[in-house]
Amino acid sequence: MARAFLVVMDSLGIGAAPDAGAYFNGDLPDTGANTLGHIAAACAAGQAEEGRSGPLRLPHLDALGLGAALRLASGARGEGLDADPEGLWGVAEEVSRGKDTPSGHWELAGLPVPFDWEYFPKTKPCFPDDVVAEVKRLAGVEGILGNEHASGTEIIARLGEAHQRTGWPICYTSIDSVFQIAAHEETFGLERLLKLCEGLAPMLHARRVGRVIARPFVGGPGDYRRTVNRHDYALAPPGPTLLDLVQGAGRQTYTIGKIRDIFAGRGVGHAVTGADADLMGHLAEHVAGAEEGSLTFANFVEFDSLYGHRRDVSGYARHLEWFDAALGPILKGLRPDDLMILTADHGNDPTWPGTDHTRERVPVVAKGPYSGQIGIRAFADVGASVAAHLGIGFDGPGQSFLTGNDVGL
Ligand SMILES: O=P(O)(O)O[C@H]1O[C@H](CO)[C@@H](O)[C@H]1O
Ligand SMILES: [Mn+2]
Ligand SMILES: [Mn+2]
Repeated sequence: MARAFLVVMDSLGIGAAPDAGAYFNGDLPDTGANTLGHIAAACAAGQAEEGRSGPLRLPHLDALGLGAALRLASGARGEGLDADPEGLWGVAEEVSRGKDTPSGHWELAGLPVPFDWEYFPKTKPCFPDDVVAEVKRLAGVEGILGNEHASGTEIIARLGEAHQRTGWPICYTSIDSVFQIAAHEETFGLERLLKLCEGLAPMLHARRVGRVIARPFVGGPGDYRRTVNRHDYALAPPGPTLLDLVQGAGRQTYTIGKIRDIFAGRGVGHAVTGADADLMGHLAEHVAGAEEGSLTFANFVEFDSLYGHRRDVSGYARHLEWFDAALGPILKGLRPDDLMILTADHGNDPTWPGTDHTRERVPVVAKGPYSGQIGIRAFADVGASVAAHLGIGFDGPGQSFLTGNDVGL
């Protein structure tokens, strides 16, 4: 029986989406953003030399069709990404209005988001009084710090010391529908932070704020570092997704990384989390041992969280090259009737102003018993194709792109 592996390279956009003009980083529209294209260009120009050097080298992803997808999506050549695709390859576009992680993943899993998320205004303070009061009540503190739009690493560098002195949690948001709480793992306490976020989540979910995110950190003044104990308390998907469908068909569903949080645990049979390096080990183990007929759904978040939001071009390129090198042996371990699709949930161009996601098209490249170009598709077609590969009927909005290609099963 066939198995499926759906792997999200978080934020690896390949060129502005047609509706990018309606999305912003600060005052600048996302028109012209191109996460992969601009990284490749910076590498070729010798402008991404920290911890790596020269043109971007992604031989495994490029052989599957990554460079071809970049050219199709944006017209950008992608210096160093010139292979003739061996796999099934193409591009996907999002219809959900948010350019955030849950919107992207739900839609990839066959569920476009049918509503608008609630966002916080770009004022300071930005949070309503009753929400602040609830944070104080749950945490048993007299006040909160932050209460503004901020980048997570910048705000802990700025307010970490005051947080340790007062014991007040640092609360901030972004252009996404999120309420983030940063607190020191030792002086505030990790368990206490997680309980605070869990307790606050229902109030915010009721207002369509997508996620409450615990952002624990360690260290001292001048050297605060976030840890891998981040936890997202996400609104549950408003309808069935690919995970529910596969589980409902009596198949095993495995998730790797943030996927369990993004789907609020719905349809998740078995889950592992950790840093991307650990997740790659888990992906290799799943390719070696996942049950026949199963779905493995993975998210590699560090492209986005460590490099995209931080506007770190060298770091993003380095992580791509690490990912590609580690993926090589994993691709070789796939069985003849397995399908592995690699894609992304939105963009996060590290050469772009601001620190927020960018509204982009994403690549869809696959290894399996199919090949050929699938053109520019909808995100939901990814979920429909996975279901089709597994032989499970799916009446969601997507159309499988496997039909019409060289089906070797
Ligand atoms: O700056 P940090 O804390 O990494 O926040 C980023 O992470 C959030 C959730 O993915 C996004 O909304 C973005 O603002
Ligand atoms: Mn994301
Ligand atoms: Mn992000």
